[in-house]
Amino acid sequence: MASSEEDGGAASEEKENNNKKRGKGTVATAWLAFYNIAMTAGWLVLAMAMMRFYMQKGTHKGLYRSIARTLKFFQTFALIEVGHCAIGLIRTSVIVTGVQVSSRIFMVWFVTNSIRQIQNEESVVLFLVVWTLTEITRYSYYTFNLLHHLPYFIKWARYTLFIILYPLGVAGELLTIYSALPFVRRSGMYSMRLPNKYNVSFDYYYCLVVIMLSYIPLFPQLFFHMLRQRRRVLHGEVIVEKDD
Ligand SMILES: CCCCCCCCCCCCC[C@@H](O)CC(=O)SCCNC(=O)CCNC(=O)[C@H](O)C(C)(C)COP(=O)(O)OP(=O)(O)OC[C@H]1O[C@@H](n2cnc3c(N)ncnc32)[C@H](O)[C@@H]1OP(=O)(O)O
Repeated sequence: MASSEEDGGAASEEKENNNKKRGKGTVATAWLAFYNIAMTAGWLVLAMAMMRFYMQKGTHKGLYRSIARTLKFFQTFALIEVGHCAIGLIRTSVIVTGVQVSSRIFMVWFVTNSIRQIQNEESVVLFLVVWTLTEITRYSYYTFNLLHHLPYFIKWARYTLFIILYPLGVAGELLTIYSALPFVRRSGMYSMRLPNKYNVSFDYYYCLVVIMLSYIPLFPQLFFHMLRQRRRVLHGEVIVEKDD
């Protein structure tokens, strides 16, 4: 017991020293703690709002509209994470975080929020539930980790649940974009046809098709990144990361 406490003490001292070496001072740690607590709370509020809606209405129809404002706020707020990486506050690739955050923001603003006709699709509920479970686990992991009081099951959940949740989330997102295609084609939304005064043509329908195809090379990169993180954190493997 004493030895595990000593080990814990030594580990947190080492982490503290590493943070100092990386220049993560008290102000930065306080900001990250505030950010992670706020995000955990935000996603918990979303989880409770979704459960309450379903229990009261007994259907998923209307669920997106009822939580849209909170979802847009907290998912957009996650853009700050790209800034955290860019200024070196956290040791994560700007590219990996940028792809993850921008794809989520795109899903929220330019797909689900823009196309009313798809908001009641089951696939929307699928990615909403998956994102919510993921983010409650992820932000609470960061918070407890920063406070040096990390329960093992949260650490395990952070680096294990994604094995199922990531493919499910991707399935929900792709099915949602797919169901949006006919409406986008019919309405011509966000598209510019020639001739126009800018002499530029843009077809949002094909843009969505390209985005769907881009999941093929990009999703495995994110998934394998998480598998590497899992091996490092849960099994203590030393991973040599390439700098951006
Ligand atoms: C404009 C149109 C773009 C269209 C692009 C289309 C392409 C789309 C392909 C992508 C598909 C994505 C689909 C996705 O949206 C579906 C889902 O998310 S489903 C749900 C399951 N998902 C997940 O589990 C992933 C969740 N996301 C993440 O985990 C991160 O965003 C990710 C960047 C992927 C990985 O995180 P990270 O590299 O940061 O790993 P770690 O969490 O292990 O952290 C590394 C170290 O940094 C410290 N850290 C990170 N963040 C914080 C923080 N906020 N506060 C404090 N510390 C932080 C962390 O503790 C680690 O430090 P240490 O090594 O010292 O322990």
